[in-house]
Amino acid sequence: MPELAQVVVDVPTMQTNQPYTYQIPPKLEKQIQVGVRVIVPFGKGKRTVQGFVVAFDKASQYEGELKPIQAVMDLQPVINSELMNLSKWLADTTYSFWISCLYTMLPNLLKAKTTRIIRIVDEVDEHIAFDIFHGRDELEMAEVQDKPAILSELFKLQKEGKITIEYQVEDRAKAKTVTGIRALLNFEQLEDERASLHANAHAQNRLLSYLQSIGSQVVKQKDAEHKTGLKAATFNQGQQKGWLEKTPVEVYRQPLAMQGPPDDAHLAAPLQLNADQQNAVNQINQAIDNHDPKVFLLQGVTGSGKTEVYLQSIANALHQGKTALMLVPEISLTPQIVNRVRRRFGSKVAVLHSSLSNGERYDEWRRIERGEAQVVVGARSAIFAPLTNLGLIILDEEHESSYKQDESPRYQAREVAKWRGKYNQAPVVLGSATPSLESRARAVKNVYHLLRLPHRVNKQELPPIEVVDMRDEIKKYGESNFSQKLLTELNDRLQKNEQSILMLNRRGFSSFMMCRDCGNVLKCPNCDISLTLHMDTRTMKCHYCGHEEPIPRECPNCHSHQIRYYGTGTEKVEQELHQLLPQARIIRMDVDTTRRKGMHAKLLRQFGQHQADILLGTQMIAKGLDFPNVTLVGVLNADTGLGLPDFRASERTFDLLSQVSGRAGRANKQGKVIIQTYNPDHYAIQDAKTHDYEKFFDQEMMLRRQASYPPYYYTVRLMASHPEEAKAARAMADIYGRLKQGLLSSTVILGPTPRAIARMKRRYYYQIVIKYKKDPYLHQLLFDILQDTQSRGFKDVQVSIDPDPQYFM
Ligand SMILES: Nc1ncnc2c1ncn2[C@@H]1O[C@H](COP(=O)(O)OP(=O)(O)OP(=O)(O)O)[C@@H](O)[C@H]1O
Ligand SMILES: [Zn+2]
Ligand SMILES: [Zn+2]
Repeated sequence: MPELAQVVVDVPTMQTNQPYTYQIPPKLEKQIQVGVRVIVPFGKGKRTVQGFVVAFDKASQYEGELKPIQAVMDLQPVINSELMNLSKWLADTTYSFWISCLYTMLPNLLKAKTTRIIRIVDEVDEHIAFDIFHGRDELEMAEVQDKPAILSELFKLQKEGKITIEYQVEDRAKAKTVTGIRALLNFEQLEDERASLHANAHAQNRLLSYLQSIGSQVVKQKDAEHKTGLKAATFNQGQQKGWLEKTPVEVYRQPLAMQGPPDDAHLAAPLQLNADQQNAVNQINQAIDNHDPKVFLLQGVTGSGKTEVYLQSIANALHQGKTALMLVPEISLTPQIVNRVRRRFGSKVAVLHSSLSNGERYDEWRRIERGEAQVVVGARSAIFAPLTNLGLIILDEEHESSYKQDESPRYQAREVAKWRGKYNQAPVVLGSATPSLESRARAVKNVYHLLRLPHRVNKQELPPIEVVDMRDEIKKYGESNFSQKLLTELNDRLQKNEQSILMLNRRGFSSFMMCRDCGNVLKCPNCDISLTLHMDTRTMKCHYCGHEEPIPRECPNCHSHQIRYYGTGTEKVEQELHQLLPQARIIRMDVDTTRRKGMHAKLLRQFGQHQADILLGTQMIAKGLDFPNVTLVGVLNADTGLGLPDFRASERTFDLLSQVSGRAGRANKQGKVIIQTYNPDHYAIQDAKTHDYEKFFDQEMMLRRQASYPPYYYTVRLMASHPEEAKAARAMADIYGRLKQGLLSSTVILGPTPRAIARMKRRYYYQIVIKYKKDPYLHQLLFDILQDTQSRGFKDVQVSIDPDPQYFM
């Protein structure tokens, strides 16, 4: 029996990255496991904190009195052994607190200090029902968490599946249960009831037969209505007559993206693969079968059938008795892709993404953890899904910068995927039409294994792209968002009853709320910058201090209701389009029109059903959409992102143009693309025009080499802040001195410079960017610096470190 436990406590300082040792009191011996959360005393006085048990230890190694663990929060581990290992690696490679990494892996409900409810879900002994649950069917964990005798009974019951633990959320009652029915009479008694019915009471007759057929089961009333074709009123009559009772039935909340036919009876069959797809699937399957943690780079042009390759590889992993994880970037992709995965794998699929409510997320997490779901589709943080026995990990659109988390822990999901691949001896597939330079460069060096799908499934050429110089247009025709060429083509599609997609590129523009009456812009109370609208959480967030507030309904300044979202300009473009093409039916898709939950999917569905001729939107329409009737794509302003002070600006522009162009001509009709720009000669635009990834790659690699940027060099960014500018600058100067002295001379140190937005949350920021190829001193030195800045000498200075930053603003 272990006598001591190592606990990582919820006190985020670098020192607490070392676990603390606590005594395991004999009464908690059976409950303490690695990966459970516990309450422990910490520091002076009566203060207690939450922590995770990360290891066991022997008492003999320690002298003196150790404090005992006070209570245990979970009956079984919430962090399994793989994720425990991963959390340690994550803390180390992202320079973050171990405790933050552990919390990052859990669904929100397990992070917050929510109420835990233990609920009886099966028959239990009378003694338990009365002595522990006092005749109720639920119990708060807090009432018993320091009562070891009861805990150990509960522990047994949980193993037997007789109780569950739930986390109380506000919408629990509303969302968690539906009305169920159960027969109150046995077969014969129901038969007797039938005898006393009027001959014409057909509905009640049918209800009786149905009740006879379900025996003692509890059935959801909705299902019963569906099965019998009877109305709710008939069930109410049955209830009044004492034939049945109504009782709540627990259901998993169905994530929005999963709604639709939930049964496994009508799954879609795999498609017949073409030769390139077959080759890719074969190689991936071989790696799955051989437990080979290879990394594949699946480079396939838009519409080449990458998704089908993913699906058939997932099928193989499942066939081998393994599980599979598929990441897609952010919500914009999910409706179509999630549906495709679900149609193939049905109820085996769990979905994790940011627009789920906390309750839905927790339900999905629990299905995964219990092994009820074997395929997980999700956005970035789904990389921590508690799947065991992983056989395959896929990252679709691997080049997307949203795979990097831009707050602590600053992890890159691609790297986490590779770690889990190695741990599970499972291959990782990185898919893209426009791989990141980093990934493609690794494929060139055979670190990754390159698989290619060079042709579209429909055997059509990629759509021809025409670049329109907007400088000429404006000279000739005056100010407009639409060139003559684009208008002609749009008109032509209207005649032919075909559809078009128009994208307004808003890269580099922030999105803010402004009052139309008084001009008031919603600003952060702490920083000199406007709040940004976040659709996933439906809040206004400050990007710099994390301040968050609900989207306002009225202007806080003048109380006008004319408060509008600005930033995309799509509304104005839509108005102009209405004037130019009055007969066209337009669906506008931007943060404004997709604000309500479910609208995103709904608008796409409408467009798919040809309820509109033109889909006008921001970047959110560039990726993943697969509409056969779309034959024209227009980009209204290709170059807004090119001017940003960021070495990845060209790469992002090229990616975006390639992605959006790929939406045209995906089925049997020829597509066409028009790109409007003020920089027609820029290589990112020229190479996108000729669909020439290779040429772009070569050119961009050359520039990166000249400037010593990734993939030739790695980068790390350090940021220091202080309420007084001079102190932030001073701290950065000190750090600069230590870096200069401690690092190799081949390592480049840029800065210190004030950050582009120099004051945030009433603090001034300075940054340093380090570029290096290989520097054996760097890792330890950065940790030392972090550690030291938390000591007295650096009073009030906050330092953070961002490995491989995606943005440099
Ligand atoms: N082997 C096949 N036979 C017939 N149709 C296929 C085949 N593979 C894929 N398709 C169809 O071709 C279309 C394009 O495929 P898919 O969406 O998988 O391409 P993709 O490479 O993922 O595209 P993108 O990167 O542009 O999103 C889809 O409608 C898909 O159902
Ligand atoms: Zn702020
Ligand atoms: Zn106002």
